[in-house]
Amino acid sequence: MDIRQSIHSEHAKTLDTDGLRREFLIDKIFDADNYTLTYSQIDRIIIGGVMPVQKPVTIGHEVGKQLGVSYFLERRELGVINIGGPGVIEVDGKSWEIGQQEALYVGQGTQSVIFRSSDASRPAKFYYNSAPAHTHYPDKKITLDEAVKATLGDAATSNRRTINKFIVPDVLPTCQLTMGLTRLDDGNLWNTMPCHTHERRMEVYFYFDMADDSAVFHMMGQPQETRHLLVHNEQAVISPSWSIHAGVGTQRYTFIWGMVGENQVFDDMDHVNISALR
Ligand SMILES: O=C(O)C(=O)C[C@H](O)C(=O)CO
Ligand SMILES: [Zn+2]
Repeated sequence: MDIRQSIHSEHAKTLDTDGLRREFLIDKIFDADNYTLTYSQIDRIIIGGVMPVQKPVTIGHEVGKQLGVSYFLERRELGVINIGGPGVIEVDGKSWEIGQQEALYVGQGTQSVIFRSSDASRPAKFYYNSAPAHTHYPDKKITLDEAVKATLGDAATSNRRTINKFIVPDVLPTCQLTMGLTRLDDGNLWNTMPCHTHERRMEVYFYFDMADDSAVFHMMGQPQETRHLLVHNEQAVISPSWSIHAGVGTQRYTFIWGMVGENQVFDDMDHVNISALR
């Protein structure tokens, strides 16, 4: 388990490139026939990927032990979005077929979650976020069609994109987790600009669908103390409440955002004028 401590903005602004990457970047989300797990002490979100190829993979009881409980989801909820080939997630004996860009919500109290790929030559890649949860809400599969859509931006400002809100209150109830997938239109490079912070939630961005020779310059930091992280394909960035989160790619890309914290109001953002950024 990779544990990341909470971090004060006054400390973060003193860090060099390596220090920023150590605190905020998750550089490997997928590992064949295994799962990855990063535990952030910020709102206690867990971030990771599950990539079954030749065999099923489960986030097993050893993780429960590390969390001080009997099993992983004893006091947690789970959101999963598949960015790979078709797969199956077996939740306490019930099988859910989850195709590319489909999501599954798994409620608190679930004892067994087993991930499988349907075709080893095109393995599923299950990206997940998990958050502390106080009650069980029903498991639910969400297709891309069922996600709530918002198309924003303009080709003239290179930020035409569609936000697909998969795990949000308009689609299903959860304790605190929200997740979605934002796809940039061809030729568009900027996400989330003008940018925002949200004092009442933290967020994680997971970038994928990127060419090998491309990168995203992910903008972070307080609005008047910005820094950047160079992010490559299938890497994620932890964004504390005090940090902006936005990015510009050398080519188009897609990303998954996930949030936990005080509320689930998507628009509860503290917007920052571009002219105020430093
Ligand atoms: O492109 C965007 O704009 C986003 O996807 C914004 C994220 O959803 C976000 O930061 C929500 O707080
Ligand atoms: Zn945000």
